Amino acid sequence: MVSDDISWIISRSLRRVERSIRDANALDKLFSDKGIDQKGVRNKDLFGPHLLTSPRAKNISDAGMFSIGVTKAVVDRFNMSIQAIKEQIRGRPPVLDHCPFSIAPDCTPSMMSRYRTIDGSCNNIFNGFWGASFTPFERMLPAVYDYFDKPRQTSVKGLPLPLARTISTRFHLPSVPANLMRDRSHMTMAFGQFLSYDIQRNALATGYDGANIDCCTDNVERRRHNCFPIEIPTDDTYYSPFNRTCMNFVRAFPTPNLDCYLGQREQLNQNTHYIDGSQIYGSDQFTSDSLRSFTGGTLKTGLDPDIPNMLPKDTNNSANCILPQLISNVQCFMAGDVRVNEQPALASLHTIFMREHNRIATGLSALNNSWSDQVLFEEARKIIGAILQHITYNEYLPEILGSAIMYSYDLYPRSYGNIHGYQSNTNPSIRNEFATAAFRFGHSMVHDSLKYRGSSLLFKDLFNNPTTLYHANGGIDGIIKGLLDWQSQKVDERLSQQITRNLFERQSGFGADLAAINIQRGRDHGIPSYLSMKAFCNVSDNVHSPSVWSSLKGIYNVSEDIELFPAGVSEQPVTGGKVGPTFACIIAKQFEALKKGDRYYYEYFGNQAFTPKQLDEIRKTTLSKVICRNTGLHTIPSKAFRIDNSPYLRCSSVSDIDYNHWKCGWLEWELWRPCVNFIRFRIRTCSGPRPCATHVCTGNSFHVEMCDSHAGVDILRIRTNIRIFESMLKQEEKINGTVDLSTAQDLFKDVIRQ
Ligand code: HEM
Ligand SMILES: [Ca+2]
Repeated sequence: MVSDDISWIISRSLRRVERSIRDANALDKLFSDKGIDQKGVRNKDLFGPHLLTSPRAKNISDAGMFSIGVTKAVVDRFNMSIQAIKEQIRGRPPVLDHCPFSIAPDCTPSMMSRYRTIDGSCNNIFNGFWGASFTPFERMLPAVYDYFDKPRQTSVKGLPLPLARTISTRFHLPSVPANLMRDRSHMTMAFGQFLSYDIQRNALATGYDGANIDCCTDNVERRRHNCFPIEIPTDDTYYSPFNRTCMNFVRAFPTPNLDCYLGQREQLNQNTHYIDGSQIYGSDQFTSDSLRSFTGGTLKTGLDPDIPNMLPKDTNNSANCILPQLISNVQCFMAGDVRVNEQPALASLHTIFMREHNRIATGLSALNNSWSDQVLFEEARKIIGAILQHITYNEYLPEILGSAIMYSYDLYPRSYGNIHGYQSNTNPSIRNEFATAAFRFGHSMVHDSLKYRGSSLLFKDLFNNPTTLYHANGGIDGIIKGLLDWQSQKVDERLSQQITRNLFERQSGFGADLAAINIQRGRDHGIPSYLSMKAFCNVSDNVHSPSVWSSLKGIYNVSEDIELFPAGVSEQPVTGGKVGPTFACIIAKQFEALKKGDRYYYEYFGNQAFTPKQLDEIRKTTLSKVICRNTGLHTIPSKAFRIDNSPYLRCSSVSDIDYNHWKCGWLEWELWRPCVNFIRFRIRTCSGPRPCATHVCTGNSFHVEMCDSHAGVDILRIRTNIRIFESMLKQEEKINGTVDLSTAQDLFKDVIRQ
């Protein structure tokens, strides 16, 4: 009987995994002692900001190893599916003593809270871990690894898959000017990356004490368990002259499932999965606190008087940026996501949203001087989260998916009022197929260079290099203007050589290839094949041009082996959108889950809700307006993602958010409504009491007067001053004059109906 043997199998495999973790750690230490693995960047090969993995992920990865080890032992022994075994042993305590997810967060305080937690926990009251930082990616389909959790390297026919670098050189040809997207700005690329770093940050394996693992050392032991180097063929026309046969690549740390029980190898998202501005504020309390000034609800800014209002500086250069030796004040920046310095367009968007936060906090404090730093910070953060969601669902996604898909997944925001729609049984978490393939479509939109103050700067000179942003006359403005003035590359199989040869390059010939990395990452994560995902999405045949499909077939030989990133990115786009139908389906499903599964989605009713008037203000926001409000630019396109025919926006005419709708207590009276049936009235609304400190008011208040109307002109007949509180005439506060209340109410009802 399975359950009789199982305890023994489990305890034996736990001991075995313990031993292998000890051995692996010892090996990591040895490599670090020998100086092979080093903290910080070296001049060769790929050591970009994606490798700045948090130490917390390392601890979770040990639990991941236990979960995988036990599962493997049990499945091997009983030759049953994981699900069948789970059913046999239901009710037993979890395998892992040190499961990172065994103690569910206490969600009682969050039930009534207006604000998201910093780490995303308790957004879902019943599943407090859903969408929280440091939890696993979900999947659309089960993972497909080689033997158990080994990266997929074998064709369905048993032969080795083509090398990732070979697929890159043969299929992901260099993008050329003729491939430019006619109608989408380079800002579409930049915002896509900014959004993507809000919702996902994979945890790439690190070595001893956080050192970068070098999987390309000549040492015979180079294939450590987290190494999965990208082999460079000897006939590689670009890399071979530099004698390179290996591109560094480490696997993502494993994590157990949320139930910490038996399961496949899963990967960890270090950021909150929700669209909540975590790239600005951080995904854990420590990071968030380190970014705040703790006065007036604002975030810290750099202290350089020559270039004010920049992000705070990373004075220790913990992100290993390239800093000019001679100019001492040029440093990289700190933000809620460590990848902020990857390239200046990303850092510029970070800066603009940090400024927008500080502007909003200041605007709110001017109106509510009793609000503490904490309330101001949280209210401003709540508004920024809403603005990011509004730009995403209202402006960005329609440009990528087209309107038919937006409608069919109910992704468009409404134009007024709050909506119902939260589904507590929807898991919002980022799906592995989305993070590892579909949303990387943006890599194909990357141009060779950024346009900057009249010149073009190649990306290879911009990676991890903040110098352009330190321009006294607006480095940020220069980069942003360039993004608005220039097109993106088309979403297709072609990628810029700046990222397929020169990614994070510090020495000629020693850059990395992002197309190969995407493919290799898909294998590392066990991403199902393209045809499986296409079938999952019910996509019909012929979504590639014949030449593209035959090129894929020629490279892979077996259609079932064709992988999701190359085949997905090269599909012909859906009507009105920029990605093909399989990626569109994966992206739409993900953003549907991020909307339905986010209790704090900005349009929803509930304890956390914005008032309809506040929502009006948020819905007026566009990316262009945010840019206008936070740069020195004068005239920019009104649609930041469009490059053709977008009318221009004069920044001086862009109004600020009307903070009156965030004022505690009664808002201003609205205008008198016309006189009807000898009655006229006006309304004011209470914007409190939350987050106001005291209970100042509730609902609406009506002010009713008797009136007469002659030739369309309203004249006052009797001043009555009837004020009726608590929505719709339930209770009367004060009556002056001669009208008795029941008569007024009767008449007033008629007025309301008109
Ligand atoms: C110059 C621009 C960009 C550079 C240099 C860049 C670079 C990278 C690198 C090095 C990785 C890690 C790859 C790995 O090890 O698996 C990555 C991941 C990713 N990139 Fe980009 N990228 C850029 C633009 C974009 C854009 C425009 C998008 C989307 C519209 C995007 C979406 C993603 C996503 C979704 C991931 C996976 C993130 C994760 O799970 O941690 N990137 N990118
Ligand atoms: Ca987030």
